[in-house]
Amino acid sequence: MTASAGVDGRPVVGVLALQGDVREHAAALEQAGARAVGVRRVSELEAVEGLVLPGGESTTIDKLLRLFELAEPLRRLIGQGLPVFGSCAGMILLADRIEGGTADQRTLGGMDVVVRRNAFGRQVDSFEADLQVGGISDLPGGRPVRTAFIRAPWVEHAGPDVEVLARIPDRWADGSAVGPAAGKIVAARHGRLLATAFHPEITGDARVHGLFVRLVQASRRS
Ligand SMILES: NC(=O)CC[C@H](N)C(=O)O
Repeated sequence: MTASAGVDGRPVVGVLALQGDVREHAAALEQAGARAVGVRRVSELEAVEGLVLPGGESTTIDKLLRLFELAEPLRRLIGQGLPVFGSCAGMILLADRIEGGTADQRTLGGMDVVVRRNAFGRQVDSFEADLQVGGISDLPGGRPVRTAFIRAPWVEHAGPDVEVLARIPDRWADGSAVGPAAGKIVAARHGRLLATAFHPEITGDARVHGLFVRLVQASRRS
């Protein structure tokens, strides 16, 4: 199988299947018009046109990537322009630098961002919110995206080539003040890398996956 093996024209998008909610991502990708395949080996990685890094525990995924000898090939493919979408722990893996990581934790890197792990803290460690997401909610007829945050990171700092797609608002929908998370970046794109601090795969809205599938299709042509 080659990288252009989309027999029916659909882009072939892999979901890293080492840990996390692989099935939900695969379903959202299919809904968004891609052919989704699980990726556990280098041969499978080399056959995809784009890759999703699901949420889970970034320290565990980091260890498994090294154990399965996928870390180096994946770093190389990211360097060569493979489109990758990282959600939550996946966002941590795409960050060039992290805060709050364990001593031996490594990332794949590629996005010029500093990401803080477990940033929302104990009080609000899991919550859902409707967010304005660039490239989605600003389209004609676009609505906010229902997002789920689970012990999520945020982007502490983004470099000049990073496009900010979503921030936490100043107030929640009920009017209460957000506090220290207000204004923090929770979705961003840097070239062909897309990252969200939230999980878009569990709220039944495939538009973030749609944004990624369009990125994969655009990379095919260039
Ligand atoms: N839902 C998630 O992916 C949580 C991420 C997790 N807190 C980590 O640091 O990896």
